[in-house]
Amino acid sequence: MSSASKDPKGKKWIGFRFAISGLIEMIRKERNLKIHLGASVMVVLSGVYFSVSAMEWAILFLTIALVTSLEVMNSVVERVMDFIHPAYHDRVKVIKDAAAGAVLIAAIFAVLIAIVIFVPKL
Ligand SMILES: Nc1ncnc2c1ncn2[C@@H]1O[C@H](COP(=O)(O)OP(=O)(O)OP(=O)(O)O)[C@@H](O)[C@H]1O
Repeated sequence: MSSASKDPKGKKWIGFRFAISGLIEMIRKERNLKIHLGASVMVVLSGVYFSVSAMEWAILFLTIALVTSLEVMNSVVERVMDFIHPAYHDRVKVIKDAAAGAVLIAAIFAVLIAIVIFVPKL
């Protein structure tokens, strides 16, 4: 029996630590992710200030998770492409632009959700 199967809980915690260290690396190096996290903090503070309902919190948390995780994946796509093809290439452009487009879609709808939730409370 391997040490991993003897200690499945310990293995899970090691995986969790890798995930956290990946996130810390992304937060340190990716300016756009810092901007999204800053906006997320503002949204949470606004939610507290305006005493949003449980359903509104659920929608806001889902939106924050969607935008920030898509931003992380966008950065991953950029790094993978830079690693496998550092030189300029039209296909790299299409791939990177599409990944950025996914973030843009989520960010546009995040703004719409913020308007729907917060504007009536002003
Ligand atoms: N190797 C490449 N070949 C073709 N186009 C590229 C290449 N590298 C970057 N680009 C173009 O530059 C844009 C920005 O890519 P870059 O990897 O520099 O990301 P960035 O500066 O972190 O920007 P952001 O995170 O805001 O998308 C891409 O969306 C793409 O249009």
